Amino acid sequence: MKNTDMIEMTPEVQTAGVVIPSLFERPIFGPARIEETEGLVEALGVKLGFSDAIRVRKPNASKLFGAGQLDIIADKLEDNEASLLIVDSVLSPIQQRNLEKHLNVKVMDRTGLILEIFGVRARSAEGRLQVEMARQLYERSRLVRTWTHLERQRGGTGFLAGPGESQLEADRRMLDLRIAKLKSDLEAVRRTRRLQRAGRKRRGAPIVALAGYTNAGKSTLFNRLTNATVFAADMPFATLDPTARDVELSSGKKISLIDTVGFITDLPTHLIESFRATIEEAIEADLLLHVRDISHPETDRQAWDVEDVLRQLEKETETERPPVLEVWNKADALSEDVRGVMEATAQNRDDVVMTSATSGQGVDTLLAVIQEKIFSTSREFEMKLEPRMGKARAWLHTHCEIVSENVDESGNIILVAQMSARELSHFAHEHEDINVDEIILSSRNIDFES
Ligand SMILES: Nc1nc2c(ncn2[C@@H]2O[C@H](COP(=O)(O)OP(=O)(O)OP(=O)(O)O)[C@@H](O)[C@H]2O)c(=O)[nH]1
Ligand SMILES: [Mg+2]
Repeated sequence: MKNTDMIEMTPEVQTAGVVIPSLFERPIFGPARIEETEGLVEALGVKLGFSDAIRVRKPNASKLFGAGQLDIIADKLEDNEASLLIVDSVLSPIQQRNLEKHLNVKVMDRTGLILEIFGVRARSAEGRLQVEMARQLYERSRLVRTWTHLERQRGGTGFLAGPGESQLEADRRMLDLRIAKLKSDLEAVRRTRRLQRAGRKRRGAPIVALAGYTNAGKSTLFNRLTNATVFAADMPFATLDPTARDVELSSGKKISLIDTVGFITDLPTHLIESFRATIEEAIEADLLLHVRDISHPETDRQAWDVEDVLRQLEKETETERPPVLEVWNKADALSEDVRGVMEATAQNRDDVVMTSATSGQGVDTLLAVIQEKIFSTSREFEMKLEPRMGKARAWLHTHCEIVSENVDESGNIILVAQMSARELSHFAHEHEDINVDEIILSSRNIDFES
């Protein structure tokens, strides 16, 4: 079946028109949202013909827009010689098809658009696999019984219709097979990532992940902190694949810093599901830097949307997020007055650091706070493991730095492991048959070895 006709089209697409519908009585979208959508279109590599925010009071089930609105859109498409219409909202498969027929152009909704950009951006084998999976899931969710499917039903109509499998069911089955294969391939990717993480942990370098809304400056900050040159650009989804580099703090201790894919409002759930291996880097870190573009007019809404994705991830992976440090980036882009107010707020909070990744302002403070957050919380735990606790012992060896290990006269293992509070609670969570308080003999503050 044809599953990526959006993709096949893209090279021919010259100009796109964009409409941003605000549904019901919601306030019409302002310049910030329009600019974001325009950025997405630019990221797709097509020319922007026009972009309009329009109010849709009563969404039309078959075409979303009313007849008058459709006439206006048709005119604009024609004036701009556009061959693609992007509707920055959710379209049902039927609405999409009807709009395409009515307007005689290719039509894409927000999810389709974001998937498409990810497709263009994916470079690594892993990235491509993740995008492919997201796309198949998207297609699967959009398989509906439409006239095409009825027409293609095998053996005509009536109860003598042959094997009884409609084209729709055949399509579904094919997609399901493909999705199952991709799932297992991606599971392999996740395993590899888990091993890499465990490796990094064994080396003793705590993991600090940069996460946040797309275009907030994560990669720019990453480059500044690591002297790396990962791709950073004024466009959404510049980064798809996570990159890790060691950073030496002023104390000589090392952390492993990870740059990750950015989030966006209404990030398609299929993408979250597919990019799980990548996004998991953030939730599995020892410290999460939530990088925010504090100069953005909708910075608070962006922060909420990031929060949403994190909450969803926590639920799905049954993992609690690590401590979060908010990085209020792009401080240089604020007016002096606002900057003063923000700075005062940041100084009063121990979970906020203000930076400018481009000028370097605040970066030393950030490093100092990272140092404090991470290295003051790791402790050495001396534990007594009974012989039956082999699984717990294996877990500790995989996840923690083991300082020493001995066997006492009764065959119990006396083990000293370095753990953060977070790892300890993770350990307790994974081993509910063990009373962690009982097996801990002693604990003391330590320093990580670099
Ligand atoms: N003025 C200003 N611009 C910045 C700052 N940090 C980053 N930028 C700019 O913001 C844009 C996006 O930066 P990136 O580092 O690519 O952002 P990102 O968060 O990695 O974005 P994605 O990978 O797309 O999620 C680039 O044009 C940067 O030059 C800053 O502190 N001040
Ligand atoms: Mg980036």
